[in-house]
Amino acid sequence: MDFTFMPANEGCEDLEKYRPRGLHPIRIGDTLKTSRYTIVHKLGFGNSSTVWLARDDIENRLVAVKVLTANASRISQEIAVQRFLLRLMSPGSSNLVTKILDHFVAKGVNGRHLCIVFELAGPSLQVLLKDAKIRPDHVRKLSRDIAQGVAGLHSSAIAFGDLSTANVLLRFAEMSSWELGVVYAKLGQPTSEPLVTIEGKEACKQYAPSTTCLAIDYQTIALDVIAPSIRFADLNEAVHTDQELVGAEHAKPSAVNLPYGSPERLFGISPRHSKASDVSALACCFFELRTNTQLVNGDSPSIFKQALQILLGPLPEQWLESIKVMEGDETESIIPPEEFQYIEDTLEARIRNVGDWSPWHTMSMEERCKFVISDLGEEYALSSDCDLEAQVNTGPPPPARLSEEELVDFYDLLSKMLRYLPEERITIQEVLDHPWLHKTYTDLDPPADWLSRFDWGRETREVDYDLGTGLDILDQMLAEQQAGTQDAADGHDLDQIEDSDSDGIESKDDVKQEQSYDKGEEIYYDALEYQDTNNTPEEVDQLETRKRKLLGEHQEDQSSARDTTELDYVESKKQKNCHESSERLGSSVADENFFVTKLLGLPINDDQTQ
Ligand SMILES: Nc1ncnc2c1ncn2[C@@H]1O[C@H](COP(=O)(O)OP(=O)(O)OP(=O)(O)O)[C@@H](O)[C@H]1O
Repeated sequence: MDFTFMPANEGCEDLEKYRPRGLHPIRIGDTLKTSRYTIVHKLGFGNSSTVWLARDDIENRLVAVKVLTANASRISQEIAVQRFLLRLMSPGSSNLVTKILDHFVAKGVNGRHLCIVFELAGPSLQVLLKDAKIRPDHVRKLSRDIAQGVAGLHSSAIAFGDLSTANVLLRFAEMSSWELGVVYAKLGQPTSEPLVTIEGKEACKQYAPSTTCLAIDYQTIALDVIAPSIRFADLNEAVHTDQELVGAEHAKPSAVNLPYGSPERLFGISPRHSKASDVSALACCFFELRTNTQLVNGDSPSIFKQALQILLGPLPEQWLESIKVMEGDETESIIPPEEFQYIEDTLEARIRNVGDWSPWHTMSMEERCKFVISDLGEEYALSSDCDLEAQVNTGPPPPARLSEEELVDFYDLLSKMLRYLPEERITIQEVLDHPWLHKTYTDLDPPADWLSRFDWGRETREVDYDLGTGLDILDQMLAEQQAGTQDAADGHDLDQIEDSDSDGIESKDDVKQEQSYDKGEEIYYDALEYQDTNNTPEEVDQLETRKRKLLGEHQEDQSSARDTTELDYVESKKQKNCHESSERLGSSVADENFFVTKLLGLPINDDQTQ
């Protein structure tokens, strides 16, 4: 491509679209529709539009004005689709759609531009979830709201089509009463930068505004301006599920939004959106809302297809032939059946592991800086070319932590929403009836506002990973074990397991013992890792006293073959730093197994004493 402008900041539309039949040049303070709408700020941009926060001087309210490229203006069906949908929808579900309030055409240097005036909403969930965490009870409330909105569409025989966290917007709190000064105080002043043309392209300046305006930076605004109330945006891909198609789908099968693509659409089995494809997209939204991470990742369609198989297992037999025909010789997207035995990152494992901490989360800011400097090399890391702060402040989001009860329900729901075959997926009504959307679970995170920013620079391990807590639980389990009661097992329906003590089949007691052991082991590992990085010397002393007591109580269990005591182990741990701790986790598993085994009074296997 022949470039005209120097590339703009990330928060800015593609400047190359300022050309004949492209974007309409707009600046803050401009007015549209004979001065009715005054441009106040920039809300965002899409592939074929810029979207502006404007003041409607007739209705005396703030609105969003979407100004389409001249090319898109000729073919846009946005207004027709919304009118059609609103006629079909019940009042309850139509309330969730960002309504079109007005439309008009603006003439400019690049052509005639359709301007659509929408009810104003705030940032999309996708933008917010990059660096803000929604409190779990509100995640479930918002998930329920989204599901209710989708159910409203489905009951009117409409499939959303392009459901994603980018198309669910949150609303601003009490926005209508904001005066201009309040708008800027809450959302920040618009920032403009001059447009710079590449040498020899000066004549193209006439098609562009003299300055570019950056969109509102939702990563820096105070979160109390955002309300826990949703609106659906971009229903352009919506389809009528019973008869004729609506909107863009009418002309050609629409593109798949890969991270939210249903299996049948991703593998080309069905070209059209459906109620079932909405349900699978909704599962991806739920996962993202609860964990701040995308469920399906990749950078090409075939990687997405593989990622989906890793989650859901081998493809249905009946799909294989059609996929082979479609992909010809390049069936690289199909994972061979024999490889599934090595795959560990299944949907169940993904959900079970959402609370896993990476070494990055256990590092302080100083440790992260040291790590980045050693990783990038001192010369580059400390030079002006490198944004060290940005490097240190990025990384995987802090993990969500789900109680055992919530994990079980969350997996149950998502596994039913994410079946390969659309007819095997649960309906939106069944989604709405699922316990995950209704129950109250134990919240493992400290109390917080409904929406809070990640604190990237803090040591993010929390109190429940404290070694003392881990040992308390182990202690309690020991007591239960000694009393012959193993009912501490967590949440699984043990009554459904057949009782059988023979033929190598697990009995209920075996399963309970195993669960107890697993839980104790998990807590203990977490606690040991936590102890290395987070406890103060005084806390470590207290923990040691606590452990001495515990060990003393079970002296008779101590094997003479044991050449490392728990106290030695703590001693050795104390001497090592955080980086070593993350590397060491693998190598010291045998030691840790030994202690957990001893503490639980379980038989010691040979491989644990080596
Ligand atoms: N009603 C609204 N209130 C607030 N912000 C909005 C509103 N509508 C759109 N936006 C913002 O503008 C951005 C672009 O809007 P939209 O996705 O509708 O544009 P588009 O050109 O249709 O995009 P694409 O072609 O990529 O789908 C959105 O990501 C959102 O941040």
